[in-house]
Amino acid sequence: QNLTPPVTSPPTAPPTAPPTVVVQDYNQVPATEKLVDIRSVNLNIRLDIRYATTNNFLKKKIYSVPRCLLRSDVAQRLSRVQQDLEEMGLGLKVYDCYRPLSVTRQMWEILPDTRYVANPAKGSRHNRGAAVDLTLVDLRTGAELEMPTAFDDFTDKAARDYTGNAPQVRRNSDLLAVKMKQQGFIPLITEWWHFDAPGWDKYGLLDVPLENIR
Ligand SMILES: C[C@@H](N)C(=O)N[C@H](C)C(=O)O
Ligand SMILES: [Zn+2]
Repeated sequence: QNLTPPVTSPPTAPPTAPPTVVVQDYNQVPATEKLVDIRSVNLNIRLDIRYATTNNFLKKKIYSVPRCLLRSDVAQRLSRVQQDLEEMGLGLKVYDCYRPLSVTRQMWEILPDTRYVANPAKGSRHNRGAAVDLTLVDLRTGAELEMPTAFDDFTDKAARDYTGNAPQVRRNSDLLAVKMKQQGFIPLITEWWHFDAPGWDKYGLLDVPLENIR
């Protein structure tokens, strides 16, 4: 008869979610965590800031200025992706960077689906200045490389594990993901264009309009 008591592992604490801190006063943000304009870091990254136009799923111009603002560390990482791609004759075109929390609330009213829009109760990594929506372009002509869908096409076809793409389309979206991952970015499974920056959880949620960031 075996009298050895069964080995039980100690109960593990549930994973703790990062605190949902909304920074009320941008002046209180430490200098090292301020948002920077990508144009002050790398002038070769192209911009097509869709929420500053009516060419977006809200069919409304949400931003008054077409700016790509990111935490400094995130902007530096993105710049390194651009430099890396340039060696292949390619570059980045950015659709969205920092996004105020109130804009995420507007999006959630239209599309309350966490596959495609972050729940504003938790906030988006865009609200932390630590996520970016983007695609690849030909460095010389600026022409977009063919990707699985258009930006913000909220269907299964936009998912990274969608298997129905033509081989070249698959290669293009995989190349974007590989180059972003090499600089630490984390791809979102449901949207080929969205990447979170490592350490996004150390930044608070912001609700400052883009035009107010100096
Ligand atoms: C709305 C879309 N462009 C996007 O960024 N979705 C993710 C999930 C987000 O809202 O953070
Ligand atoms: Zn995004």
